[in-house]
Amino acid sequence: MAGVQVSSVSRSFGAHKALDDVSIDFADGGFYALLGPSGSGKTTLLRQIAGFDFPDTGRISIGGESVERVPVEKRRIGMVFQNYALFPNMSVADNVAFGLSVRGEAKAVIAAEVQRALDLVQLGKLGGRRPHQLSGGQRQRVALARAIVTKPRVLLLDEPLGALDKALRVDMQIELKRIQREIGITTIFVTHDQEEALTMSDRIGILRDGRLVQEGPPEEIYDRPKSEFAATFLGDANIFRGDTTGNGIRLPDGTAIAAGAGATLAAGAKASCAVRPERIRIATDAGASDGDANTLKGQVSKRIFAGNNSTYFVERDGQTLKVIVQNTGADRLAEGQDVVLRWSPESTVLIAAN
Ligand SMILES: Nc1ncnc2c1ncn2[C@@H]1O[C@H](COP(=O)(O)OP(=O)(O)OP(=O)(O)O)[C@@H](O)[C@H]1O
Repeated sequence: MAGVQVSSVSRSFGAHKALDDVSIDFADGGFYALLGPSGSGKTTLLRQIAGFDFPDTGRISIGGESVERVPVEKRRIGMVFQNYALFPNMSVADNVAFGLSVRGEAKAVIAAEVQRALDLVQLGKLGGRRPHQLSGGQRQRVALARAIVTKPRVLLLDEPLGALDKALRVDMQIELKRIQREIGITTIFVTHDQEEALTMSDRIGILRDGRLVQEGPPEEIYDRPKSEFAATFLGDANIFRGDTTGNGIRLPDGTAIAAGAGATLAAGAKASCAVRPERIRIATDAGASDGDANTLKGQVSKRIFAGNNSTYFVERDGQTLKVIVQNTGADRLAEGQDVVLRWSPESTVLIAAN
């Protein structure tokens, strides 16, 4: 096993900078998700780590060894892609055995290792089947077994669950996490799916236009986004813009919004505050505030019922705010109703204008 260090890596295609001075430390044994919009550089970064492509500048090391000029076959990396490309005319076991056979391992060793890998992905009894006799989820497990059978130092996964339907995808998320824990392999996982990134990974890196905009544990990125982009890309956020008051902002109409303790910016500059929709409480009266310092009045324009919760859209000074409320059986608010929104400074993240 090994950690991966990416230091100041840049890669351009013509005039386009696909990766722009990216540095990330992937800890040994960790599960890391790379998240970002289409074209942000996720696959390009994975390809640099795998050795399919080389950086223009910067360094990459695996297990402390510099690899930025080492070819893919010498990096001891396992990879799984969305289109996992199994050999259709080979049995499941032969597909999994492929990497070991190429290395010239003894037949008995190969058979034992293949069986162990298939057991790990819970396909121990299906080694004799052909890929077309398997479900999509089972084929994806074969691809995973094939990637780990050679005992790679790092596992790279590029949207491996993208082709699966929602229910199967959730099953495979749990399965993948279990396997990763069991073998303790450093795993770097590219996904479009923010929920997948939040639930599966120890750390998340968010890329935008080839730059790493924020990285850290899922809770930290969700609770303390450093930019409007991170706040709205990972989860939903209400963004208020105004002038900083030091530890909050003043909206154009003069209303003050206070941010949590420790948040300070030079007073007078432009800044934003981000508030998650589930952190805001909505009521029809302006009664006791329960110590919540932030209060705004608005009018419900729409309610979307989603079973266990409802989203209210609230109009306020030309801005539409989102509030998510658990459905507890309490009275629902009607469209057109005047409401008061309240939330605490601790639920408010102060973000410098960028
Ligand atoms: N071989 C290449 N030649 C030219 N441009 C490339 C090449 N590979 C990637 N790019 C460009 O680099 C940018 C980053 O691409 P990349 O595939 O890394 O994005 P991504 O974040 O993985 O996107 P997606 O989520 O759509 O897969 C894109 O603008 C892409 O068009």
